[in-house]
Amino acid sequence: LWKYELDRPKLVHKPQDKVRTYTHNEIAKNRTMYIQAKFGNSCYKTQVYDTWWQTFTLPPGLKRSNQSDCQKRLPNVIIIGVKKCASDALRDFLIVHPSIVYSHAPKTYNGIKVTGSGEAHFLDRHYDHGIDFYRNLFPYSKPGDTLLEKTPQYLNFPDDVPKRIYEDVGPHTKIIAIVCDPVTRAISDYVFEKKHRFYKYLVPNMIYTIRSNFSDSVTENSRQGNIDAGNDLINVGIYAYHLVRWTEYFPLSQIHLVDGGVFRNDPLSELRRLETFLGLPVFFRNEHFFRNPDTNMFCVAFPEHRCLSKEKKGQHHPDVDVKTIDRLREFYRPYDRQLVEMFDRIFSWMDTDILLPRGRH
Ligand SMILES: Nc1ncnc2c1ncn2[C@@H]1O[C@H](COP(=O)(O)OS(=O)(=O)O)[C@@H](OP(=O)(O)O)[C@H]1O
Repeated sequence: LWKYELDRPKLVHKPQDKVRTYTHNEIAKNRTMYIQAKFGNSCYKTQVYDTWWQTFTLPPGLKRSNQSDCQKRLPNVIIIGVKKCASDALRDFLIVHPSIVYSHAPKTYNGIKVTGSGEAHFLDRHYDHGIDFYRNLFPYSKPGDTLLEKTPQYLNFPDDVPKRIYEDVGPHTKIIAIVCDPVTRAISDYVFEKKHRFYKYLVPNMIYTIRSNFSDSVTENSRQGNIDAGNDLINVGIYAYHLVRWTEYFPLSQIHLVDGGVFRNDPLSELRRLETFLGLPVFFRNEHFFRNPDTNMFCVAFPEHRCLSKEKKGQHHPDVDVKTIDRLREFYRPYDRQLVEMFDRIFSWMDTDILLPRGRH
């Protein structure tokens, strides 16, 4: 199953100069040591990090330290998706790593409403404001810092986000997408859009058809009840189709897929892969996470307990009729197979015989 690890060319693991790896025991003994590891060499004064959120992020407006080489920079790692595949949890877990610099994008910048979610949305919604606008959304950082951005809508829209990243952010930008079962993802997206957003305001760059039940929403506009690939509930999950565009600009070795199904049950294994991909010192340990008994989902345990909002994660999914589920599985199968071929990895929601011709299984 983990053919991916055996066959892919090994990525060069080059830990950054001067970054010390702290063991869990060292950190557990002394929370201050963790703060020191994460922020001691940063562009901000460390003593202000006294709440859990400030411990991981650098809110704009914090007092800067006197460190040299601190500048506003563009990110060098971008999580481009996938919406409803645990992209928030992935970000929240990743930013605990001492080598990662992250900040929620401000709600407004220069009088312009940036985002309500902390996601920068520069490359899809705010591109016309220019690259300096984007740069200013990030905290000060130093050369060699791993500066992270996450906007899950980049994966699929608009078409030229990969080109924009390549040309404006840099050709060496590392790209991460967390992918998950596209059928469950579609249901999750349906529940979310119906409840939180769709009827309240129209979101630019998204084409959703939301009807009173899921099955009608994903089939209504097509003849004979076919799956409506034009509906973003479906379209977002056609991962291979979207990622092909990204490979026109970035080699596969620069694009890393996190398996959302594995991440859900064993976040450590996916985070270890990410450490390797990003060339970071090994940091994450099982003790950094715990399973929330209320939601059965993993949360951050270190240095303080932190779970994502129960209201938006772990939503109740409606029962969907078997016929629709079967149709959706049939619809996604060729794209899933293409994903396996591209990334040489069978993902957790797929049948292990996905590459066999139909009829031989
Ligand atoms: N550890 C952990 N914490 C929180 N959420 C988790 C986690 N693992 C998986 N999931 C599933 O992720 C779904 C939300 O995905 P996203 O965070 O990408 O949603 S969003 O696009 O930012 O709205 C959300 O989907 P729903 O179950 O439909 O709410 C979660 O089930």
